[in-house]
Amino acid sequence: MLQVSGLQKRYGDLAAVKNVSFEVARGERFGLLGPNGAGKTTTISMITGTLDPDGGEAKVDGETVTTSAMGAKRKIGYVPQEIALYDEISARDNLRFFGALYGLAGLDIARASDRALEIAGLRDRDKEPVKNYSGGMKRRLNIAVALLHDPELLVFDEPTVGVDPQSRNLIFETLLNLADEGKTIIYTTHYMEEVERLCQRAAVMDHGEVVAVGSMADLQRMLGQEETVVIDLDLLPDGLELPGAKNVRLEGQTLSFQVDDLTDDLPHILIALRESGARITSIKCHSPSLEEVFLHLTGRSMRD
Ligand SMILES: Nc1ncnc2c1ncn2[C@@H]1O[C@H](COP(=O)(O)OP(=O)(O)OP(=O)(O)O)[C@@H](O)[C@H]1O
Repeated sequence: MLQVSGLQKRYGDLAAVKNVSFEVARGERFGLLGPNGAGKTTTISMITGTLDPDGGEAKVDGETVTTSAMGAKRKIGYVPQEIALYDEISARDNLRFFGALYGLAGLDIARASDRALEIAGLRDRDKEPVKNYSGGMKRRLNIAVALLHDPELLVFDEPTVGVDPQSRNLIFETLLNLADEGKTIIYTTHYMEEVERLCQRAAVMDHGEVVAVGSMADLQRMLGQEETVVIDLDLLPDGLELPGAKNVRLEGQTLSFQVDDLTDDLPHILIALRESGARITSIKCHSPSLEEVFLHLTGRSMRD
């Protein structure tokens, strides 16, 4: 559904996007993950035809996207980071206005609006002025606008920023329902847990580059370790020699590391900790998270 090859964009001296390539299959839920300033919005703008690249290209369903390529743009529904709605008029009038921009009118726009409002869970509040809406409802209406022309590829740029947990869940449900209908979804965020929850594959971006791309399991495998162990201590050890532990980090009273095999390695590590004088208050074990994958790939935490 989407082929991105060698996309590049410069702003003066800054290479905001450097040679970015990835592909997204029809019907896939794909995450574009990276910290603020990584180049996600710039990449998305080139994919959705709001910005022309300096190099490379994006193809949607075989058609090259440019700012003037209407054919490709008709297949894309873009939900921008900023809410783009008219506050004084109702949800339905907003949809009528944006529908007209897509060339929809009369019965077509009524039907398309009904459907979009239903999907966004706003059918019963459609006559109210948007200024009465909560932040989460505005976000959902922003999504409804992008659905009007029934696009095949939906591109979301950080749609949960400033949204309460209930609305966030509703947005996730909406996205999953759209995916069930066969839509292809690109979801941009700097929240790892959202990608883990929503996406089947993801590209991890940092400093304008894709540093990794693959399924959640592929990305986790890049760490090469099976399990992460996090141990809280109330007495810190004198020296830290932990047999079999990798990527050992001590932050405050919390020790974290990875092991290849929990059953083989952990008993030796616990004995070593006891002998070093450490006192353990809690132990947690889990498979690698995307946060750890990002740390491994870039040497820094996503929230730095
Ligand atoms: N119009 C512009 N002019 C100059 N620099 C820009 C412009 N747009 C983006 N940048 C810079 O390009 C880099 C990538 O920005 P971009 O918005 O694509 O990142 P992002 O990953 O989407 O981050 P965020 O989550 O904060 O939106 C940043 O350093 C940003 O300051």
